[in-house]
Amino acid sequence: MASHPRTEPNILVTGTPGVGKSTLCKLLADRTKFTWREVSKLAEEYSCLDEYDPEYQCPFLNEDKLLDIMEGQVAKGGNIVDYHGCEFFPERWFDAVFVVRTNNTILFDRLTARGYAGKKLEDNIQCEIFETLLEEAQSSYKPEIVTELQNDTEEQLQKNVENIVQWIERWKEESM
Ligand SMILES: Nc1ncnc2c1ncn2[C@@H]1O[C@H](COP(=O)(O)OP(=O)(O)O)[C@@H](O)[C@H]1O
Repeated sequence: MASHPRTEPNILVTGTPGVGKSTLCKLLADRTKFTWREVSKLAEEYSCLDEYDPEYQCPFLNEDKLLDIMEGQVAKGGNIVDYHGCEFFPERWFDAVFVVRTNNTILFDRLTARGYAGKKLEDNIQCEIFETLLEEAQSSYKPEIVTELQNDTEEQLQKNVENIVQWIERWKEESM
């Protein structure tokens, strides 16, 4: 860590849609003054979305274009990157990867409230049941930097924010 060019860490927050990534990232960004980078929004903003994928009911992401844009943004550290995928980012970008998890019943209710139905709803629930994002994170990054965060309740949310804030403090102390 001491040899790292960054003076602040970069954090990746990933997980199935609806697990609470945005909610967590917003609170974290307020607390830490780190920059919250919502990859879905960046992709829209910088026209990195290609034609619509009828099977997954969402547009294809032009990953190479997006990575080129984000490379400069994350270079100095102090970023919280938020996305429901993690394997296409360069491993070297992140000092910690947090995989947000939610109980299936709760996730079902949250996604239904968001208007998800049919195949899109089923696919996302299955994604959580099969721990797809956890496996993706564990196979894309060093296991010791990947942490699961259970996020069913408000209490857990506050605890998760606290744990990440403390992790950042430790990282800074260790890299001084
Ligand atoms: N810990 C939590 N307890 C209760 N509701 C939550 C919690 N975290 C998120 N939510 C709610 O779940 C929904 C999905 O959260 P969101 O942050 O948009 O998820 P994501 O960014 O992963 O798609 C929102 O309505 C949000 O208010």
